[in-house]
Amino acid sequence: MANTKEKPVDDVNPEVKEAEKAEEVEEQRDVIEKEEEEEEEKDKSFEELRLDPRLIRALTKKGIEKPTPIQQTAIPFILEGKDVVAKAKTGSGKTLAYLLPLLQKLFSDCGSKKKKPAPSAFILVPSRELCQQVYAEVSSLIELCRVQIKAVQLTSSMPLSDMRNALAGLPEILVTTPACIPKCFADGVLDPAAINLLLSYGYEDNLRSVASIVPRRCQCLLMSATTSSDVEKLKKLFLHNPVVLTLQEGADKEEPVPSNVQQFWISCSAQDKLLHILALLKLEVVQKKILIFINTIDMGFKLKLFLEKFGIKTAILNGELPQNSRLHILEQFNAGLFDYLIATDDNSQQTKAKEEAKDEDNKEKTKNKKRFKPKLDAEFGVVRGIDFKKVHTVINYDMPQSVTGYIHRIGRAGRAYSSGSSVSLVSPDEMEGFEEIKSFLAGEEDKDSDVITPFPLLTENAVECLRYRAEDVAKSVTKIAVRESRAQDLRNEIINSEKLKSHFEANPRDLDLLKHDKLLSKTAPVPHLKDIPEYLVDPKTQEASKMVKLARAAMGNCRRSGGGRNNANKKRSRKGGDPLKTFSANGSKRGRSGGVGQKKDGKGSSDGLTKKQRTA
Ligand SMILES: Nc1ncnc2c1ncn2[C@@H]1O[C@H](COP(=O)(O)OP(=O)(O)OP(=O)(O)O)[C@@H](O)[C@H]1O
Repeated sequence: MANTKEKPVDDVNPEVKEAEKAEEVEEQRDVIEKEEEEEEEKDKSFEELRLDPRLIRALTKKGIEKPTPIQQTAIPFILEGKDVVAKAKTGSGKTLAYLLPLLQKLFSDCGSKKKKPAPSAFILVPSRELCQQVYAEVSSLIELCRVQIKAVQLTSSMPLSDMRNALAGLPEILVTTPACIPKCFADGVLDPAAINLLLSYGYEDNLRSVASIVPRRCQCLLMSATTSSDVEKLKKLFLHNPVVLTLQEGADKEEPVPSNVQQFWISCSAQDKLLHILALLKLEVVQKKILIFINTIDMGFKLKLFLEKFGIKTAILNGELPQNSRLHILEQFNAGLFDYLIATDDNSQQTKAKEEAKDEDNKEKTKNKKRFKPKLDAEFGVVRGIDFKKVHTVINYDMPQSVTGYIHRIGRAGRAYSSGSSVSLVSPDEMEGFEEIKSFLAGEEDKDSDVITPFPLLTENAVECLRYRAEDVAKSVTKIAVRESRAQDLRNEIINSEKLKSHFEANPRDLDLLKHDKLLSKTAPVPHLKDIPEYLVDPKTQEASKMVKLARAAMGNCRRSGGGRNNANKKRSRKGGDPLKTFSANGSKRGRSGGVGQKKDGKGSSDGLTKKQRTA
C-alpha cells in the first residue's frame, strides 16, 4: 500500500501545496514583523533625546509620539552644536529633525537678558510653498509651547518696506527662499553677522547664493532627500567638521523612495495617455487622494477639461497662479476638499515654459496678434518638500525629466509611514528616461530587479472598452478650448486672490467657501458620460476596483486622527489592507517586486487578474 507520507512532492494535491505556500508566506511575514518590532524596541524616545518637555507636549498634541530615524540620529548632534549634512528619504520627517533642536536652542536664549541681533536662525528652503509650510509648522510649535519666540517668512515679491516691518519685531527665526536672499542683503534689510544657525533644505544651488555672507562661526545644517552635493566642497564653503548622516532604514538601504510606496508603470502611446488615465480614475483602480503630475501648464488644462466631461472634478496647481491661490489650493487639497490635483512641478515647468514662450515669440512674428503669455513664479515648487497630506497615489501623466524629479514626485505619497503607490504612464519617447530611473532605483548590485513593476489592476480589455468614448471626448478638447480655459482660470484666480486677500485675513474660515475644483468647460458635461454603463466595464477590472474601494473603506475606518504614527494600522495595512500590495504576490520582503499576471511591457495581462487576485 502506498504511504501518502512518502509520496513524491510533485504528487501532492495542489490545494495542499497552495495552503503550505500561504502558510510559509504568513510565517515569513510574522518574522519580518517580529524583526521590525524588535527594531522599534531599540528606538529612542523624544525624552531620551533630551528634548525639552514643552516640545514633547507640543508633539503629543500634534499626535506625534516617537521620533523617526532621521530625528533620532540628527537631533542629538544638532543640540551638541555640530554641523550636520543629512540625506534621508522623502517624507521621513526631516522638518522636525531640524526644527525641534533649533527651537530648543532658542528656548535657552529666551531667558538671557543679553539682546542679540536678529534673526539668529536662518531657514533657507527652495520654494514659497515650502516656505509657507515650514513657517506654519514652526509657528504652530511655538504657539503650542507658549514661548516668546518670533518667526517670520520673507519672499522676494514682498516690497522692501514690508520686509523691514517684518524684521522690525526682532524675530529669532527667518524662513525664506534663495531668490529672496540678494534682496535682503543688498538693501541692508538683514545683517548677516546676526546669523548663527543656518538651515538649508535641498542645498546644492541654494548655498552658493549665501556662501559669501554666512559668518564662519555659524552652525550649518543641510538636509535633503536626493542630494549629490560634494560635501568636501561644501566643507570649504561653510561646514566645520560636519557629521554626515545617510539614513539606512532597515532593509531599505539607501533607497531614496520609501518602501511603503509601491511603484507601478503602464506602457502606452502618448495619444493613449488620456484613455489610460480615464480608465485608472473612472474604473477606480487607484486610491484617492490622487496627485497627477504633468510637464506643461497647457497639458494640465487639457487633462482637466477632458476629465470633467466624464464627471471627474480636478483642481489645478501651477506656477502662473497667484501665490494666494496656490497656497489656498494646497490648503484645500490637504484638508480633503477635493480628491484630484493636477500639478506642474517646478523644473519641468520652467523649461517647458521657456520652450512655449519661444514658440509663441516665433508665431508672434508671423501673426501680429495679442497672445496670452505665461508669467511664472521663480519661487514656485510643489515637488520638493511639500507635505501633501494623505496622498495615496501619485500619477506621472508625463514622465519627469530627471531621476531626482521622479524621486521628489513619488515622495509626495506614503509620507510619515502611510502606504502609497505611484503609477507612471510611459510613452515610447519617454522610455529611455524611464529606464534610467529604473536602473538608478535598482542600484548597482541589483541592476535587474524590477523596482517599478507593471500596473496589475487594469486589463487591456478594460481600457479598450473606454476607447471610443475617450477618443470622442478628447477631440472636443481643442487647443483653443485649452488656451481659453487657462486664461479664464488665471483671470478668475487673480481677481479672487486680490479681492479676497484682505477678507480672508479677517475671516480665515471663509476660505472653505472658495472651491478650486470647479468646472472650466463652457458646456456642461453630458450626463451619460458621468457613468460607465455595465456593458463597458471589464468584469476583472471591476473586481479589482471593488477591492480598492474596500481597502479604502477599511483604511478610513482604522485610521487614527491626529496624524501620528499608528503601529496597529501599519500592521493591518501590511497584512493586506492595500490591494496593490496584496495583489503583488511575487514581492520581495517588502512586496516591492510588483504584481503577478503582468507582462514585462508595463501593460496588465490580457488574462487580467491572477488566481490570488480572484481569490482576494
Ligand atoms: N516622529 C514623527 N511621527 C509621525 N509623523 C511625523 C513624525 N515626524 C514628522 N512626521 C510627519 O511626517 C510628514 C513628513 O514630514 P516632513 O515633511 O518633515 O518630511 P521630509 O523628510 O522633509 O520629506 P521631503 O524630503 O519630501 O520634504 C509630516 O506630515 C510630518 O508631520
